[in-house]
Amino acid sequence: MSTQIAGTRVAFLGTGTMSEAVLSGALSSGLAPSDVVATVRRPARGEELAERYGVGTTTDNAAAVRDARIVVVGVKPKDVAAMLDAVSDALAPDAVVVSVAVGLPLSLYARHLPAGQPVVRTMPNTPAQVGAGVTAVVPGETAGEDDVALVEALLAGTGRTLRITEKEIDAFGALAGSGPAYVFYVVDAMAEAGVLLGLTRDVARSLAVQTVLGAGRLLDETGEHPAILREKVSSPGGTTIQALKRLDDGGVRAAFLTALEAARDRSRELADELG
Ligand SMILES: NC(=O)C1=CN([C@@H]2O[C@H](COP(=O)(O)OP(=O)(O)OC[C@H]3O[C@@H](n4cnc5c(N)ncnc54)[C@H](O)[C@@H]3O)[C@@H](O)[C@H]2O)C=CC1
Ligand SMILES: O=C(O)[C@@H]1CCC=N1
Repeated sequence: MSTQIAGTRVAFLGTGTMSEAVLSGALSSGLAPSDVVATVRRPARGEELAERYGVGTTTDNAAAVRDARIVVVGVKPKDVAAMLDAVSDALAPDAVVVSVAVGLPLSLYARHLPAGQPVVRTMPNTPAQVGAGVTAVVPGETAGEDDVALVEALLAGTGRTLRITEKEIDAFGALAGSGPAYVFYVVDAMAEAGVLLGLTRDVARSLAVQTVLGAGRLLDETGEHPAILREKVSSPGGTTIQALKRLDDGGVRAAFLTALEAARDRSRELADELG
């Protein structure tokens, strides 16, 4: 039987955008709100999370980890080491520390945690909030198969998970971790173009959103290569090929290649600066 998350106590340390998305997805797959404590810097943010999800909240990170079997560290990369130092003495020896931070290697966690503390490095993305995310899972050397399965059970309601090696995670982050931002950028640009053509803002935005949603589902459900699906839309002598030519003239494909390289390189820089 697959590992279930129900009954597991989970602490989220620093509950901003990404941790809230993971929390929201996890609650939909059996994690009980009463088993969750989410830490915040501002009490008003705690009240917001308590009202929205029914979880416990606190500003005391060390107190939050005391009974936790899973501890998700959701602060910005520059704040991770200080957070680990603050909670390290309060962790149960079997608590699995889950990293979501871009760039930071497992070795940083090992340096700031008690010897043997299980750690799992992940790279989620924000569609986790609606159960449509994809998360990379890299088991640390100290994490047993039970620990990794438990983290995967936590992530089950957030979408898909994929075990990869630590060498691959910077590329994964550049594509899937940051990827939703590229799609939102394209949707915004398409909607603006619709306004240029005379549509109202509301109509233009809803057409752009529905088109991206539909195209994503078509890709997923048919399993067809995107180039084939693109060909099926661009009829010879038709309209779409005219638009695609302008995208090529504008260097959009090449820009994607250099954009992902830049995101990947920034993860490596963060590892050099902070790791
Ligand atoms: N936003 C995204 O799409 C993704 C983010 N990540 C990673 O997730 C992590 C968090 O990023 P975001 O959620 O975007 O940032 P965020 O700024 O929204 O969340 C960080 C939260 O931590 C809180 N915090 C900071 N210090 C704290 C402390 N001492 N005690 C309690 N709370 C504290 C902040 O108040 C904030 O709410 C980063 O390490 C990032 O690399 C990974 C994949 C995607
Ligand atoms: O931009 C960032 O640093 C984070 C990591 C991946 C997505 N957002």
